[in-house]
Amino acid sequence: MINSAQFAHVEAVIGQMIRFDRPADAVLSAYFREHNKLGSGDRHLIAETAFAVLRRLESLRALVAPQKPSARRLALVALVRLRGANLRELTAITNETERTWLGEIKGRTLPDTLEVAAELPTWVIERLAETDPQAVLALGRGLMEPAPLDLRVNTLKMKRDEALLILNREGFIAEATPYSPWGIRLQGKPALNRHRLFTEGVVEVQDEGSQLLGLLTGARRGEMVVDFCAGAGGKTLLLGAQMHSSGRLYAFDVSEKRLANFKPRLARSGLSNVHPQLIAHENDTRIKRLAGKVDRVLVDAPCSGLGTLRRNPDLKYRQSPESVAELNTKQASILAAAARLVKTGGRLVYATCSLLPQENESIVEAFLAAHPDFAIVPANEVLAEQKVGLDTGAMLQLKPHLHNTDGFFATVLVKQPDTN
Ligand SMILES: C[S@@+](CC[C@H](N)C(=O)[O-])C[C@H]1O[C@@H](n2cnc3c(N)ncnc32)[C@H](O)[C@@H]1O
Repeated sequence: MINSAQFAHVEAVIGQMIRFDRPADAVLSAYFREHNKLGSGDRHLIAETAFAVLRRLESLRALVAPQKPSARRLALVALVRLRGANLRELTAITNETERTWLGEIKGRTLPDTLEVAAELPTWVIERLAETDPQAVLALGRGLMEPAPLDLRVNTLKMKRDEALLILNREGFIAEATPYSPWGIRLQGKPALNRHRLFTEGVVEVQDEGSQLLGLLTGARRGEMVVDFCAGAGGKTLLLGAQMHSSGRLYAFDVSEKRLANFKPRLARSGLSNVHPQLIAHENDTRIKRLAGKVDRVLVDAPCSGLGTLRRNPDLKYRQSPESVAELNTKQASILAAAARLVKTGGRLVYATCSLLPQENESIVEAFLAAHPDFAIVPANEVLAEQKVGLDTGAMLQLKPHLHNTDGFFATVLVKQPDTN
């Protein structure tokens, strides 16, 4: 099941993760860099166990209570309750007192609360759009499922059908994604970073939901387009391909590190129309010269990331009502700054990977109240025009349990002619 050396690693990693002062995946990569002799089997076991603890932390804390939820106790209870370990298998890593305690925990009933059943903290449940407990539960369960591995085909280099054929011929189990015309869903989590389709820029790893945000932006050949919060450029690459590498595509971000991570991806993609630009903040004077000139602006805003809990279960503990309130101020300010760039008739897309109306509809509603020259273009109509059979209403709302994508929100806005 698990030996004492492996358990010591699990305990150490969980101990660092539950401080919630760094992203869990950053904790894990740093730990593996420090312990570079660990084999792939050990790494897999450590990662799986630590992430299982984060995913089921509400239940595990409830089981451990009234004792303090130390890393050791959480790891032991996870082995017993989540991985079905029997006490004999844990002899080498526990003392007798712990085994007696675990024996009692094994049969303990979980408290009947929505927090435990949905594995979501109270503050998140209180802020979701879902108010019916069954709906919260369905969402919470969806967020506990593993995320599929989705790819986007760079159609400047290859058609999706051809990429599918290559992957399936080589033994991958790959199928077209249901909504995105460029998406491929792979079964399992095969490592692809040395595969020629990846190294030659034919495919990029990208959740299908992210790809749909590109569809809503709808960039075209020859246009002037801005990806305002480009980060490591996942969506920039998609927009560049939509533009057939023509026109001008600006990729702004305030993070030098993220833009640096974009560089190799950009090189692989073969795009020649992209201009990455580090900005100090959303009102940076370098942006001003683009005011009123841009055809399409995508604002993939910094957000709580709660829509990505399948991949980042720690976010529900790293975010808080206070951090979300701070993000709201930023989101509103970025959207207002981005709007200044849009030309009359141009499109502004506001998107997040959050599930909270406070970061989504509320931001758009406040923006519209202050900017009567912008109007909503219904997202369902934009998608229907592009033959995507997905109707979540005028604002796009993707949910893991309904769409098998990360949770995403997006609104398409158009700048109307000045009537003054
Ligand atoms: C959701 S992420 C973007 C992900 C990216 N679009 C992608 O597809 O990979 C949000 C990004 O906004 C950036 N950001 C934060 N504040 C910003 C600001 N004031 N102006 C522009 N970008 C900002 C962050 O550095 C982060 O990279």
